[in-house]
Amino acid sequence: MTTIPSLDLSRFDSDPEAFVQEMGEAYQAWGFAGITNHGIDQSIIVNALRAAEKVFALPDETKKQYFKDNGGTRGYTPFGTEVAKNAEHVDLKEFWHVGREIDGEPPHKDLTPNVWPQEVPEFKIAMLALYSALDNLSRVLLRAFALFIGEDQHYFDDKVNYGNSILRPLHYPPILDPNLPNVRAGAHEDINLITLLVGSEQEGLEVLNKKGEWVGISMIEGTIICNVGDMLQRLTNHVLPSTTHRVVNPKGEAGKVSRFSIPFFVHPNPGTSLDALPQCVTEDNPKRYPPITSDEYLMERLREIGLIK
Ligand SMILES: O=C(O)CCC(=O)C(=O)O
Ligand SMILES: [Fe+2]
Repeated sequence: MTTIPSLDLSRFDSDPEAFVQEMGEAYQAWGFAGITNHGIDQSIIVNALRAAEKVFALPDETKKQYFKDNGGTRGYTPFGTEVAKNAEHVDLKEFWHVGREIDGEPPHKDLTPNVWPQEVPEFKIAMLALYSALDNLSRVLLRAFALFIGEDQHYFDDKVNYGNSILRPLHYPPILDPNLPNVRAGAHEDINLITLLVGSEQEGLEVLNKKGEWVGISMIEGTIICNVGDMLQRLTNHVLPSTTHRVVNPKGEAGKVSRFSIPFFVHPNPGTSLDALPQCVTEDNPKRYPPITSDEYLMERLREIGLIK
């Protein structure tokens, strides 16, 4: 196989056992797959993308009003803030973080209020619609992952319902200066349980395969990319691996335009144990890490990428 596998999610209904097996094998080999027939209407994705483009097109001074001293957890983060672990350069990107909306009193302190741009009122509506669609899709995918690792299909249900999952519309500006490094987002692994990625209409995302080669991922309209993050890797003692990926500048004219994409990072509820599941620890795959909770782990990782001090 020369690029990441594609999984038809409608088969989880029609032939669940075969689907779970295929899915598990795909993720063991790649850590990434394209999900088709996921049930999310393309208009929800397009509306979110168009609203994000409008927000990033606002003047810098306007956007910076929405850059809060909150470790970037909600609202806008300008260029040059985030650095991939061990990278030499800051990433060439700006982004906006949207969190879970709760009616009434939030169940824990991480669920802070969202920050919305006054200038583009449709941004809030479009982002909340996409947040809710991806949150629901992530529950379905986690049911299949749970079955693959030998748990009840509802294993994750009460571990992600109040998680501080984050929707991150991202803008990588055109690269016009030939002296700038060719990497828009440095090589990294995602910290969270799983990531769903929508929207990018431009090339540039690459994953590192098992042979150590960078493989480009073409975005096909209607396909949502889903990858395993470090928290699920840790919980499964690497049975489900988290795969290194990066975003490079496409060659030629394609690099001279902006790139927009919207990842959704699925986080567990605070206090969720990421200690390896017993069935994932074997003689051939001995336990790799000491126990840790999801919030302790997140703090450790956010410090490494410069989002908190
Ligand atoms: O822009 C993309 O396509 C991927 C972004 C990404 O990997 C991330 O933000 O973690
Ligand atoms: Fe990523």
